[in-house]
Amino acid sequence: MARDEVILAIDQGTSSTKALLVDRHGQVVARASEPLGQTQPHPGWVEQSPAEVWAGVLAATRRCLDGHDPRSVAAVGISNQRESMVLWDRATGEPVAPLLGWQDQRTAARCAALAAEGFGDLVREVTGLPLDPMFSATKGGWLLDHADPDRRRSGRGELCLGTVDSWLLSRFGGEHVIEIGNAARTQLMDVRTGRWDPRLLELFGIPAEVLPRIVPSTGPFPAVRGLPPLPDGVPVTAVLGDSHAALFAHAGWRPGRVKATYGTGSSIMALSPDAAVAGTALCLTVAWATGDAVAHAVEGNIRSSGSTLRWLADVVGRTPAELADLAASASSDGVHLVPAFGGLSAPWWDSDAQAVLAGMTLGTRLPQIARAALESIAFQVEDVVAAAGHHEVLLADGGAAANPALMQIQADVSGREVHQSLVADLSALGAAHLAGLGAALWSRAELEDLDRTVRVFSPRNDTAERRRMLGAWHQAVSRARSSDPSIPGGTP
Ligand SMILES: O=P(O)(O)OC[C@H](O)CO
Repeated sequence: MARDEVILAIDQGTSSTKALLVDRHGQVVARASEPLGQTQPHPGWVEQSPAEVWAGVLAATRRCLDGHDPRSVAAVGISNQRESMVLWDRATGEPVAPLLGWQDQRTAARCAALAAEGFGDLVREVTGLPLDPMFSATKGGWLLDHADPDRRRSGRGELCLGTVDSWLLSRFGGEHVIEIGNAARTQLMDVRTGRWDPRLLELFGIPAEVLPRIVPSTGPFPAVRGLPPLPDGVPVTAVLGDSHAALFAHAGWRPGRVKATYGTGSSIMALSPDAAVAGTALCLTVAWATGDAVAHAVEGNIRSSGSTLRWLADVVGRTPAELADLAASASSDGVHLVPAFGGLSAPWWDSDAQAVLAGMTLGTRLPQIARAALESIAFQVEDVVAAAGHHEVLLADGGAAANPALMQIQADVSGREVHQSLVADLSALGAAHLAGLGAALWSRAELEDLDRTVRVFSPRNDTAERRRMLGAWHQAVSRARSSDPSIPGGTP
């Protein structure tokens, strides 16, 4: 392998597509980003254009490689937004419907009906996931109901259904495939066997003929074709869901580590060596598979973290950065904001919970509320981290993780070290790290030493103080929660 060879990593996310060139030391030598739009044609619906998704990949790749020799790219790694669904015509490769985004809630009633019919336990047992419109299965059913109601074309294999990784790989031609971690988030795969489950395909109305073949995160995938200025034939040696890729970039396989990505919402994920789920509070998923070696993970998603500050900033006519500054030096003075906008997800799974601002007095001012908003991010993350088992180190990345005040609050409420990543774009980097292994740019041992610079935040309080803080937070959470006794989850 020549010393100047690089990996091209593509991170196809919800709001943008990023492309990175990563050298053999794990250093990013070029990056480009292309924004991606979405539409909400009805309340709760979230759509994107599959063609625009692909155009963003083309544009980001071209700009990233500007000034670099495309022949130096040894391999491509892809990370992608998960759960979103695309339906296309196998013969023409043209989409037959918009992409249904992972935030799309149009199948909420369908999920509720299936739960009422008693299918929740089967779905959770087989897939490790709660019945929820976020996952792909009901989205796939909805797309087929509209494009092929009698499933005649589907049964003849004329249509292809896939997640975003499948869609991007289909642009290269070749076999219809899906990476196993992405497949694990469709709610159609048996999370323990790594195969489509026939009972679930029937339940969700998805003929097997429309589905891709499930392959490990290391492939084999179709090689690059039609992604200029890359020459055709460059191998794709890694594909990962974005949250999984971030865990890989953190070297999350080391024991005692759990990662949190602080974005619009937050994703908390840790490897689960025994593939055990923590009750019903978290999801079980496949983190990645390298060849036959499958690594399972537990994951919890929080709907509102960075978006809580954005919401408050809009309400009070400030910017999120101004609020973060106010919050950094303030005390919440007993004020709690429980941002249950649209309910609470992990670990509570209470879709009827309502957002609550609690503990105010006549002396409460904006700094206290801003502080409560910031603390709500850390408290929610800690609730999921606690449900994920015993971990000494919390690995932090994502936009809001750049805020040192939040990282210190996180260490204080968690009672564990927080390692704030000082390296950006971890999802793309994770895909690059795995792709570089496949391309022999580095060995397994060298992978351990790639750049993962962190700033460490240690807890500054004692156990009693931490318990008091968490107790007060959980009181506020109980005010936000609905009284529906059938809610799964319970105390983390
Ligand atoms: O593209 P992001 O960063 O919003 O991530 C989307 C997640 O994969 C959804 O599960």
